[in-house]
Amino acid sequence: MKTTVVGYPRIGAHRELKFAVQKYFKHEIDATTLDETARELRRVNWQSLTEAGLDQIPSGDFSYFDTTLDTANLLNIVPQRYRDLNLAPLDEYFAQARGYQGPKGDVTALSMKKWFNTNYHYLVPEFEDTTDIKLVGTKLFDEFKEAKAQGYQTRPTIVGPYTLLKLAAFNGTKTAADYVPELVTAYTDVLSQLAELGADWVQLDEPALVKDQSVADLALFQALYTPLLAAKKLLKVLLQTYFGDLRDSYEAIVNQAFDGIGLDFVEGAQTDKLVKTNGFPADKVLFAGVINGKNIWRANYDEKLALIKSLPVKDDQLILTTSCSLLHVPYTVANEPKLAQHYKRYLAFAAEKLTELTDLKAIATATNQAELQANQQLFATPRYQENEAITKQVAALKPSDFNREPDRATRLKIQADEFNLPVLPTTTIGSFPQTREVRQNRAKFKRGEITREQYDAFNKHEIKQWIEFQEKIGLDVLVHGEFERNDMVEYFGEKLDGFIFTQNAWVQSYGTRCVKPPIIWGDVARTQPITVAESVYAQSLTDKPVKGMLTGPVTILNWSFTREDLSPQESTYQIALAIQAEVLDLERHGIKIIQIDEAALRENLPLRKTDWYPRYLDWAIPAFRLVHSKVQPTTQIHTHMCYSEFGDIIEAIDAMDADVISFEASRADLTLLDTLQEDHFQTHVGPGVYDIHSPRVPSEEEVATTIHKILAKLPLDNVWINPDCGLKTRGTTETVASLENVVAATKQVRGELVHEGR
Ligand SMILES: Nc1nc2c(c(=O)[nH]1)N[C@@H](CNc1ccc(C(=O)N[C@@H](CCC(=O)N[C@@H](CCC(=O)N[C@@H](CCC(=O)O)C(=O)O)C(=O)O)C(=O)O)cc1)CN2
Ligand code: MET
Ligand SMILES: [Zn+2]
Repeated sequence: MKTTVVGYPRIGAHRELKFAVQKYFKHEIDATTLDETARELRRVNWQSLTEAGLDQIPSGDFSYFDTTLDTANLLNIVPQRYRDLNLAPLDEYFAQARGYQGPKGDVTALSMKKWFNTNYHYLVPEFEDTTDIKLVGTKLFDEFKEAKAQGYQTRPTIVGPYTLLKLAAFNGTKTAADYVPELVTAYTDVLSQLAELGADWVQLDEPALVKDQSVADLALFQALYTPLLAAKKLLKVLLQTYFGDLRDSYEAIVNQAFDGIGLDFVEGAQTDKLVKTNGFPADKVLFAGVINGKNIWRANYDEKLALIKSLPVKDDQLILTTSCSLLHVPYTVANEPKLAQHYKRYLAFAAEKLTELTDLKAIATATNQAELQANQQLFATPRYQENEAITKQVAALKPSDFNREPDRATRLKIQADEFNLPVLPTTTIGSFPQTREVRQNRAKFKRGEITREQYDAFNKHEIKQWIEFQEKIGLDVLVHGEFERNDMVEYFGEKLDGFIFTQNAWVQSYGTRCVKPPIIWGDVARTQPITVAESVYAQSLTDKPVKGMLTGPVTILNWSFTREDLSPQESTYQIALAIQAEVLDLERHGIKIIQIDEAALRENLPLRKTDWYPRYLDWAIPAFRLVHSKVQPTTQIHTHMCYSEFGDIIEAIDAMDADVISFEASRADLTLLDTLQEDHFQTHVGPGVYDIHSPRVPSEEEVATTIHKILAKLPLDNVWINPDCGLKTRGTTETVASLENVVAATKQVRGELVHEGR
């Protein structure tokens, strides 16, 4: 029996990579200095994994931005518009990730999407008709050699060809199948080169296999792997899957010439059954993903050992591993000195999961009984105390609690009179730049260097300035800017009962952006107002409506580390009741428009369609309805979702029964508009008119063109104009310029409409 992990976090235990890359973006350091930071982080990771006692360790899981982009670029999949910039390789790479606007040209970034059902985002590889797939990159080999020079024999990992094709966008006339021969050659070359360098294993990540597989999908998989595996020589190939099970493809996959197969025994509901009913080939290695790579709780050793012992494989055929890459959890509990031991003993971040793996191996091979006893004791002690008032309240919910009256059409008429907004009302999604000053103000307050009054006074000053700016440029519905929030989920957690917090438990969300998810420890309850003071203050400064700004229950749940003893539905309903109380409090305080963000609603959708309604939408949509069901008809409820790939659940989105929804459409090419049109989407809608994840400023003409595209598909009276997400990650200058262009473009289009008599 051996141990390994699918992948390890790369941002650094104190986000060293994030800070270095951001400095590079600001031209404060050069590529060489950035490379030194990266090398050091890789060295530390390999050393930690080796010292923890793992038998195999990965390489290639490091990335400056995203490993899917790395894999695409390794294989020469770089759209022509980035090549035309003639930038240095690292800058061409970042241009794809973030867009480029400068002396060499002006291009938007690649589309960015959620990595399966996680809060990590990948960059969508773009295949053009002229794309010439071949092995051109060296990153994978360089990192293997770098490790080797330090004495570490690693297992290089890249995204496999099937998942690469399934995630890609095809911009020309060719389809996925057209690229198969070139891809097979390119991956064959990767394997040959790794073999030459002395690698004994390569890991190809194929999480796309856990989604519903059609006959055509499986044919594509075989078309890629049959020739690839036939061509491989000395190197052993690990097919690594995660985030689910292989119920549609298990037979086909175990019959292929892989040397190892990585299966997820945590999230893969049927993995155990598949392995036991179909068996596992004696000539392959089973990489058994038994340790949860997504959550932060200690594993129950008795349960894990029972599973390990029941697997139908010989001891030398078994490698214990994580259910997915540890990218999705923070580095180490050791960096949480302020957290009480009472909580900490239940937590296992990435480093602690390494110990769990080696413990399990040691116990299974019957030496380390002390570790087993300590773990048994931990699980024998009761952990939680029930908040009975809350659990009773959830149990007493009745159908009318989920239903807002009157119906939306009636409400929207009442609201039109109430607000008297112009056609194409303009607004933003909530946050304004979290500048260095805003973050430092909070850091100083947290360190006790300034008082609560000083902290609040600074934020009030920010609110005031930004309200003045919004009035000046002529936005119609204003926001306070969210300066008091570290993060839209962590902030709510801090104000609610039932959560605990970490100081350093950062997880990468995309590129240099990280989150520090709060931990749901017990039953959730609202004990104090959360957002009322800031909203009321902002509203006092203007006659225009200021939108209240809340995070919705599904998003709070999904971007927190959740309990294992309570169903997601139950937890979400607890949170929904807390947010409902906040909605009603805002309403009582004169806030007439309230946005309830459900940014993560789509991300949590089960990967298999058969699970969508019974396992998720049947409670997630009601949870949102519960939050706003009790407001007055005159109160306008907005919601917001990012990266909205929700063409196929559009009815469920409409059934949330919000009055207005804003979402991202610009970076996904506005194709969603067709669906909205065809399905007669009733919710009024603000499809974002520009991409806020890039520092690039959209011109007035560009925004006007986008508005025209929207009006070609949607009824004029239903459309709102807004950026596609909050502006917290943007700088002040680009934010001001972009919003001025958005308002100017809207006024331009309104003028044309008057002219046409509409
Ligand atoms: N949870 C969550 N998931 C999400 C999103 C989101 O907003 N939240 N948005 C979507 C995109 N993902 C995103 C994820 C993170 C960020 C983001 O801006 N993160 C910030 C951190 C935000 C934060 O928690 N800030 C804290 C801590 C900031 C900090 O680093 N402070 C310094 C000190 C201050 C300084 O000198 O800068 C320190 O502690 O060392 C605060 O403001 O209090 C970052 O990576 O930089 C944006 C988008 C999808 N998923
Ligand atoms: C990730 S969705 C963000 C919504 C939030 N209201 C903001 O503007 O930042
Ligand atoms: Zn968003």
